[in-house]
Amino acid sequence: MSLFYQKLRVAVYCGNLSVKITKRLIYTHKMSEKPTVPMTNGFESKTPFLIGVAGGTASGKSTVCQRIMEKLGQQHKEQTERRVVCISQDSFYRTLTTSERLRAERGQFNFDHPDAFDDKKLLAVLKDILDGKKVEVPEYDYITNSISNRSHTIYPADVVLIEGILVFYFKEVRELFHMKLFVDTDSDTRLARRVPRDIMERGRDLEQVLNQYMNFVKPAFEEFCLPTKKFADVIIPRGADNLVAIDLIVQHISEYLKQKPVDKSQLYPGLSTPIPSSPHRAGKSGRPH
Ligand SMILES: Nc1ncnc2c1ncn2[C@@H]1O[C@H](COP(=O)(O)OP(=O)(O)O)[C@@H](O)[C@H]1O
Ligand SMILES: O=c1ccn([C@@H]2O[C@H](COP(=O)(O)O)[C@@H](O)[C@H]2O)c(=O)[nH]1
Repeated sequence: MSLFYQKLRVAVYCGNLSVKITKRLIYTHKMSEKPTVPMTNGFESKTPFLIGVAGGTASGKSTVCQRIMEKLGQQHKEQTERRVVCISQDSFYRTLTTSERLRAERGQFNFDHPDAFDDKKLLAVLKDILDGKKVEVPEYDYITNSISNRSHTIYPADVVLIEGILVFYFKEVRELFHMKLFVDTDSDTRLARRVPRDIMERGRDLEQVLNQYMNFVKPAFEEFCLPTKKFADVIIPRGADNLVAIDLIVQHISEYLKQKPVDKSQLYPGLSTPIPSSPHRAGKSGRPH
């Protein structure tokens, strides 16, 4: 087996920073005579570079994605001009049955269990993205605990980030990623961030947030999310505060983008008028798109 395919773990230590980079992925999509992409996902190497971003609730997944987008100068671009886009796994929560909806309203539904997601739909959409297709991704409404009737058009891009608590849980989904990041923020910090966020942005009261956390969020994190950390190529301690790790990732994406110059206008030859840009952050949810 050539050096190219060897999975060499490189550990970068800086204070309490520990970033593990899988060498194989550094060269994925690069000038290699033997690209690893088809091995990873069965698609052509011209398909977008797909990055999964997992981590516990309120670990800073969306904030990390936003920082990456900002540093790559993508945040303020028109949707059709963006070379890097971001999608949230929350857009793939499944539709609840009537009794589940009633339980959800009482804070008694487990939104942190893999069964809460429509993983087949997530897989299908990711495959469409890898096929270079334009896709519609619905916006999730945390107030009504359901998919809203608003959606975002995700135009073909060079790099697509997918963030969510369980993006590495589903094997078929996990295997599509060319790079896997895990945002590793300690649980006290996460709870301290989740409480005000859920009260201010997701229409909850303190008792509801704490009950949900103790009954569902914490046990499900330990059972389903944390075990997926082992699949990560890069672990980002302290989330968006970790500027060194973010810069390393941005540098890697920039290198990839440099090798793949794209005139986006060629992707949409039929477009004579510009498409209006969507908000940078999707409504109150703060999910990046
Ligand atoms: N490094 C940070 N310092 C302070 N607050 C942060 C930091 N990262 C995220 N937050 C805040 O914590 C909350 C959860 O962050 P978010 O990025 O939405 O996490 P996730 O996407 O993992 O749920 C948000 O209110 C966000 O503004
Ligand atoms: O209707 C819902 C759907 C999800 N949640 C909670 O959201 C988090 C996942 O989002 P993060 O941004 O990663 O925190 C998950 O822990 C669910 O508990 C919800 O409360 N209600």
